[in-house]
Amino acid sequence: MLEVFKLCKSYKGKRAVDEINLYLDEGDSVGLLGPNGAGKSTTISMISTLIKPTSGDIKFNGKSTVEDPAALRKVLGVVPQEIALYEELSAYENLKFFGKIYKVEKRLLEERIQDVLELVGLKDRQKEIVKTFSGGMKRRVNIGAALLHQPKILILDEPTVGIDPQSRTHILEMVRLMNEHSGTTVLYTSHYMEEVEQLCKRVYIMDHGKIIAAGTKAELMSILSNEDKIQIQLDRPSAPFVEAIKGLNNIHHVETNEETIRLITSRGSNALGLLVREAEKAGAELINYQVDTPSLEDVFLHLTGRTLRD
Ligand SMILES: Nc1ncnc2c1ncn2[C@@H]1O[C@H](COP(=O)(O)OP(=O)(O)OP(=O)(O)O)[C@@H](O)[C@H]1O
Repeated sequence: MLEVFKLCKSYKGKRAVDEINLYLDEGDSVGLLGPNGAGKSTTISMISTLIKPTSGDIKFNGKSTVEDPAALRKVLGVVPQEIALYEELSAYENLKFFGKIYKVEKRLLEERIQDVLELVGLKDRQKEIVKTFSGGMKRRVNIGAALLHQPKILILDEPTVGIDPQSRTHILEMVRLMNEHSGTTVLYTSHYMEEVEQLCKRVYIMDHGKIIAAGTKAELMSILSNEDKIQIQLDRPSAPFVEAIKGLNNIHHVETNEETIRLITSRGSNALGLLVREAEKAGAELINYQVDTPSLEDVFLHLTGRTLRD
């Protein structure tokens, strides 16, 4: 349905997006995951036909959208990172305005507005002016605006950043329903791993303008199939212990958070024995040892040496 080939965007000679390839099938739910500045918004702006690529192409049903953006624009709903609403107008009036912008037929508009208000959970509040709404409610009106023309493809750029947990849950559930029940194709960017894990069948992990890994959650997790994620605690803080284990062969990553030390080890490397020995050498005792299943967050850490929020 939508294919991105060797897409690049440079600003003053610096590549914000660097030769990325990705695709969306009809009915897909795809996550674009990466830390701030990875290039997600720039990628989305190019796919949404808002900015032109420096090089590469985006094809919609086999035709270049760089040369001819009209066909894609018709079926696309885009929820940008910044909320763009008229604060002095009510939720209903805002939607009416956006319905006209999106050229929704006049005879359909009233029904669509009510359907969208129902979907975003603001039917009872539709007459209130947006200025009085919480950030999460404004965000829901913003998402509603992108849905009025019943897009086949919905692109959301970090829609849950800085909003209350109730609105966040509502938005995630709404996007899931649109994908699973209405067959809307979804491209969802986030730096919250758990959202992408929850919503998306496939994930692209982006860092420094490049796609560094892609696949289903199971495929991405298999990158760590030979590793264990371990949490330990000592009976006292010990910097020499932490330094010593950082130098060990089978230990790939060590981070400390107050009393807890987290590390990633090669599977089957008898980490427990090693750690007990190193603790003894440092004059400390291991009081807690827990092996966890690695998460997508750990895949990111493994690939980049950083966490998503670094
Ligand atoms: N208009 C612009 N002019 C110059 N540099 C830009 C412009 N837009 C983005 N960049 C740079 O491109 C890089 C990627 O930015 P982008 O906003 O796409 O990242 P992101 O992954 O969406 O991060 P965030 O979640 O913070 O928006 C950053 O280094 C950013 O500073």
